[in-house]
Amino acid sequence: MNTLVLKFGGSSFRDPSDYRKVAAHLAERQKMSDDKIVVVVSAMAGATDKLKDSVLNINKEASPSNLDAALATGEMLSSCFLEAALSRLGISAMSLNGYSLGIRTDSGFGRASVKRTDPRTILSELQSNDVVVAAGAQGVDECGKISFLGRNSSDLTAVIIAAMLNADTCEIYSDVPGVYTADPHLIPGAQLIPELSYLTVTKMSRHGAKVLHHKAVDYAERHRIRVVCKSLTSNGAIEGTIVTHRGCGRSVTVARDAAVLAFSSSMERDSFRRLLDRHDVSTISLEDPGKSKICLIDDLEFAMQLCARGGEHLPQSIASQTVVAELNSSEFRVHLESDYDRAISLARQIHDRMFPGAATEPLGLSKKSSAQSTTHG
Ligand SMILES: Nc1ncnc2c1ncn2[C@@H]1O[C@H](COP(=O)(O)OP(=O)(O)O)[C@@H](O)[C@H]1O
Ligand SMILES: N[C@@H](CC(=O)OP(=O)(O)O)C(=O)O
Repeated sequence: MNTLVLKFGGSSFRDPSDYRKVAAHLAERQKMSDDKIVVVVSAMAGATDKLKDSVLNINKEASPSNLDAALATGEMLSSCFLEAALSRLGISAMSLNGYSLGIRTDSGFGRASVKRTDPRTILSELQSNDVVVAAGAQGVDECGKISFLGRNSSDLTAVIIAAMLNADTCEIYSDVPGVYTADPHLIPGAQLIPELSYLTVTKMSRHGAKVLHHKAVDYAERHRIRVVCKSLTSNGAIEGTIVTHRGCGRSVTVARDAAVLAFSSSMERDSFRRLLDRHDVSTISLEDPGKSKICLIDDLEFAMQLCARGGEHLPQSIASQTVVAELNSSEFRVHLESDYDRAISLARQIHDRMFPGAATEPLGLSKKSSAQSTTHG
C-alpha cells in the first residue's frame, strides 16, 4: 500500500472554514490515485500561544507535563476538525493523537525527544479508512503521559510518520509555497528557491527561517525522505521547494526576540554551549572579542533550566535582540539589532546587495512592521 504523507501547519488554519478547503484538496488528491493519505495537522494559527497563556494565567508555575498536555490539545482539536470536514465529503477518515500515534518519547516535557516509533495503529486505521489525520507535535512518554515535541514541531511529526510508513516524500504545506531567499512577508524581492540541500535548509532554520523545522530536516536527511514545500491556493497547490541533497542557496534570515547571553569569560560561555549542544539546543555564536556572548533564537527557558541543573555559571546578562543572518556560500555573517524596524531595513539592504534588482513589493501582507555586526555560526 502506497501512502502519501502531507502536513498542514497553523498558517493553513486561520479560520474554521479552512478545514473544508484542506478537505477538498485531499478529496482531489484521492481522486487522482488509489494511495492512502496520512495528513498531519498543527493547531490553528495562534492557538498554541493562547493555550500556553491560559494555563500560565491559572498557575504561572504549571508543571512542564501539565503544559504539554494542554498545548497538545490544540493539535488534537485541529485533527478532529479536519476529520469532520473530510467525513462531510464522504471520505472515511480517523483522527489520531499522541496517545495512539505510535510515537514514544522521553519525558523531556516541552521539547521531548523521540525514542521509538510503531506504525501498527496508523497502518491498521489505514486498512479501514482512506485518510488518517494525525495531531502534530506530540507523542507519549514511557509512562503514557502526553509529551510535546517542541514549538513548530509538527513538521517533525510529518517526517517521522513518513519514515514509519516507508514513504519517500513528505509534503509540507504552509502559507508560502516554499523556502525563499528571505522571509517573503518581510523582504521585497525574496525569491523562491526551487531546490535546496538538507544542510542549507537546516542552517537557515536554525537562524530563524520558520518555514521548516530544523529537526524535521535533520530527520528527513537521516531517513532519506524528500521534503516538498507547497502552498494551497484558490487555484490548487503550488509546489515551491524540494529539499534533497542538492542545492545551496544564498539567503538572509531574521529572528526576532532572540536572547543574547553574555558570560564573564569565554570558558564559561564554551562550557554552557557544550551543555546546550548535548541537549540539541541550537545556538548562534557571535564573534565578539572579549564579550563572550552566545545567542539563542528560542528555547531560552529550557536552556536556563539546564544551566541551573548542570551547575553552570549563569550568564551575566540576557538581552533581547533581533538577529539578521546572511548565508553566503558556506559562511554565516550575523548582525544583532535591538530595534526591530532597523533590523528589517538592514535585512533588506543585505538582500538587495545579494540579489541586485530583485526588490519589488513584499509578497502579500507585511506581518510585522524590522544591528553591531559580528561574524558567524
Ligand atoms: N526563508 C523563508 N522562506 C519562506 N518562508 C519563511 C522564510 N523565513 C521565514 N519564513 C516564514 O515562515 C512562515 C511559514 O512558517 P510557519 O508560520 O511556521 O508555517 P506553518 O504554521 O504552516 O507551519 C511564512 O509565513 C514566512 O513568513
Ligand atoms: N502548534 C504548535 C506546533 C506547530 O508545529 O505549529 P506550526 O506547524 O504552525 O509551526 C506550535 O505553534 O508550536
